[in-house]
This record gives sequence, structure tokens and C-alpha cells, in this order.
Amino acid sequence: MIAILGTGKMGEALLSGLLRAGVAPGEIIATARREERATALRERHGVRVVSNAEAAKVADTLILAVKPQDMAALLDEIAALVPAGRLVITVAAGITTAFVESRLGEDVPVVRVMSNTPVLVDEAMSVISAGAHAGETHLELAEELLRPVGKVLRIPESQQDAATALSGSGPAYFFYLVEAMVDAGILLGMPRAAALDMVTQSIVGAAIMLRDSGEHPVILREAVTSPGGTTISAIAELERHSVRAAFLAAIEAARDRSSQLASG
Ligand SMILES: NC(=O)C1=CN([C@@H]2O[C@H](COP(=O)(O)OP(=O)(O)OC[C@H]3O[C@@H](n4cnc5c(N)ncnc54)[C@H](O)[C@@H]3O)[C@@H](O)[C@H]2O)C=CC1
Ligand SMILES: O=C(O)[C@@H]1CCC=N1
Repeated sequence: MIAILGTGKMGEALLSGLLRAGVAPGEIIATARREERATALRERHGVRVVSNAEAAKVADTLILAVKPQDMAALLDEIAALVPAGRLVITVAAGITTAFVESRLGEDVPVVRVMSNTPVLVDEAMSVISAGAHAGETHLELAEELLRPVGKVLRIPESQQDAATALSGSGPAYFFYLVEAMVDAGILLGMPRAAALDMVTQSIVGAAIMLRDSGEHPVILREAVTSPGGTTISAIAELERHSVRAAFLAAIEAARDRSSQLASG
């Protein structure tokens, strides 16, 4: 039995992915704070929604998906109830395996995961790290759960905050970029719907080329950039506005914020 505790946006995305991957609804239980949320989860996915206490007692694998700020309270609530040897997977930004171990008991196997919202379309990037008492079998179990919804990579836990900044938040940067490009289309007089179509298909095409061609992004960009042409005029402006430096600073800020989150 797999339990998802705190089934909000990320928890529900993982839940729907597990169901798409063929896990039976009877094999998954969820918890939610509000009754309307519990009803919605039952109706949408046909899973049982129970209390945190019941989930902690009956599940073999617990997926903790509350906000980082709510993690200490949740762990305190379930600490006395989780039977020995259960795998605990935490998907919260900034929450270390040591943070979970210190509240659930020092020998609990914990795997820390940072995934992202493309889990909804089975294209997630999930990075995983083992806690002090999680071994190969625990990592494999976590991989088994996450692989049907995207790519999974093992990384040292010391890199989790950086991964949170890069791939956890990553989709938001691309959506932001799309918004900005669509605004540019509007500025140039394009109808909004057409501009959104053009930008979306350009980003999808570019992403697939990047993933499937094996080419370095610089080579792919150079292939678009004709001498004396249009693209280099745009790139010159991006450079003038220090867009690359802005990305470096932004992602560094996200990494720093991730490392602060466990302390509230
Ligand atoms: N949204 C995203 O793109 C990503 C989020 N995450 C992580 O996933 C976690 C959840 O984020 P979201 O799903 O965006 O937030 P959310 O607010 O949509 O979901 C959290 C849910 O937990 C519930 N909750 C809080 N305390 C609870 C308790 N004691 N018992 C039962 N339910 C409780 C809340 O009512 C809410 O529905 C966070 O820790 C975040 O760092 C990780 C990767 C990406
Ligand atoms: O913004 C956040 O804190 C979460 C973690 C990664 C993506 N969203």
C-alpha cells in the first residue's frame, strides 16, 4: 500500500501518475487537510482518503507531499505510528533526509525526491537521494514509482537544493519565458492566441530537438543564427539586458531559498 500524505498539486500529480502507470486505486491511499479536497480526490481518482494516522499505520511506502513549512507538524503527528522498516519518501523542497530521520526515528529509511509538475504528462524530471538508512532496494523502489512518470536521476543529497532550483522550479522559468515571448508577439500586433500557438510550438520543437538530437544547445542555437540576420539582433538585446546573468542569479537565489526552507 502506498500512502500520499498532503495530496495537493504535487501529491495529486504523483497520484495520477501512479494510477496511469497501472497501480490499482485500491493500492493507494491519500490524505488531505480539507474535506472538499478529500471528496475531490475520491471522485477524480477513486482512491480512499483517510487520516494521516491511518495512512501512517497501514502503508508500506509513505510519500510526504506537504509544503516544507508543514513538514515538522506532519512528522510529529505520525512519528509514533509508522511501523519499523517502512520506506518514507519526501518530495518537499529543502527538507533533508536528516530532518525526517530526526523526527521519525533514527533508523527509518528515507529517500528524498525532487520532481516537477510535468509529472502530469509523464515527462517529470525526478532526482532522488538516499538518507542514512536507505539502501539500494529503497532507491530502486523509489525509482520504480517515479520512472513511469518521467526521467529519474540519482544525485548526492548535497546537490538537492541546486536540483530544486534547476529542475524543480525549472518549468516555471519556461512558462515565464513563454509569457514574455507572447507579450512580445502582442507588442508586434499578433493576435494573442496565434502568438501563444507560435511560441508553444517553437518551445516544444526546440525541446524535442535538444532531447533527441544529442547536440549541444550552442550548436542548435548557432544553426538558427544567420550572420547579419534576425536572431543575432535579438541575442544582442538579450545580452545587453544581461539575461544570462539574470538566470545565474535567479537560480542561485532559488537554491539558497531551498536550503532555508526546513527552518520555516
Ligand atoms: N508545485 C511544484 O512544482 C513542486 C512542489 N514540490 C514540493 O511538493 C510539496 C507540495 O507542494 P504543492 O503540491 O505545490 O503544495 P500544495 O499546497 O498544493 O499541497 C500541499 C497539500 O498538503 C496539505 N496539507 C498540509 N498539511 C497537511 C497535513 N498535516 N495533513 C494532510 N494534508 C496536509 C494541504 O492542504 C495541501 O493540499 C512542497 O513541499 C513542494 O516543495 C516539489 C517539486 C515541484
Ligand atoms: O516553489 C517551490 O517552492 C516548489 C519547489 C520546486 C518547485 N516548486
